[in-house]
Amino acid sequence: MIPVVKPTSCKACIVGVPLDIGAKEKQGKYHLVGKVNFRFKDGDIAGPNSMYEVEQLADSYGVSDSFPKDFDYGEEEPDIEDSSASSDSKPRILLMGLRRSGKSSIQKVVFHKMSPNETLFLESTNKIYKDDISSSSFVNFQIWDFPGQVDFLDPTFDYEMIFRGTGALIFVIDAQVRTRKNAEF
Ligand SMILES: Nc1nc2c(ncn2[C@@H]2O[C@H](COP(=O)(O)OP(=O)(O)OP(=O)(O)O)[C@@H](O)[C@H]2O)c(=O)[nH]1
Repeated sequence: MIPVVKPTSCKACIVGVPLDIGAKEKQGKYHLVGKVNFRFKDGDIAGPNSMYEVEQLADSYGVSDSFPKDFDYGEEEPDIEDSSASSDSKPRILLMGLRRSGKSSIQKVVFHKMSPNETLFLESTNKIYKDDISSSSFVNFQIWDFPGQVDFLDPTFDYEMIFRGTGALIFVIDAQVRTRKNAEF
């Protein structure tokens, strides 16, 4: 779990150590992780609280400045470390639909064995939640649970980053909502 913070000193910084990087080989060097270059500050010793500068490659959709502001991809995003090469190349399934239609419930019940009753207490999703599903070498993919209030027509919506590499999109509809007018927005 590597939360992303954005101090003013660099474009984006990642706190924590990308799992696939050895501690010794990286000081002052660039290391390619997914589509992002991580540059370790001189003299910095790798550790759980180390800070690393991140440079976005010219042709990549990197960690910083790529997502709509409303998605709040900031400090608490727990799965942003999914930019590791292995996660990035995993097949991706998108869960989309109106607010309170049941997206997170499906994800929790199907993939995390949550009891359906417990979903009553799920809070509304306010940013894209990325979940690695890798129970075996055959079952190995990512689920992106979207907030219901995403405005797909917003010019800042980075549809290319989101849909590029997507294997499937599940659009969840609440069968009890008879018209869109009655749906909770
Ligand atoms: N009756 C019924 N309620 C459900 C079902 N699935 C989900 N719910 C309830 O619907 C509510 C919203 O579910 P969520 O899974 O949070 O919906 P969501 O689409 O992720 O919502 P947002 O994050 O706001 O977009 C919760 O109180 C769930 O318990 C279902 O199949 N039947």
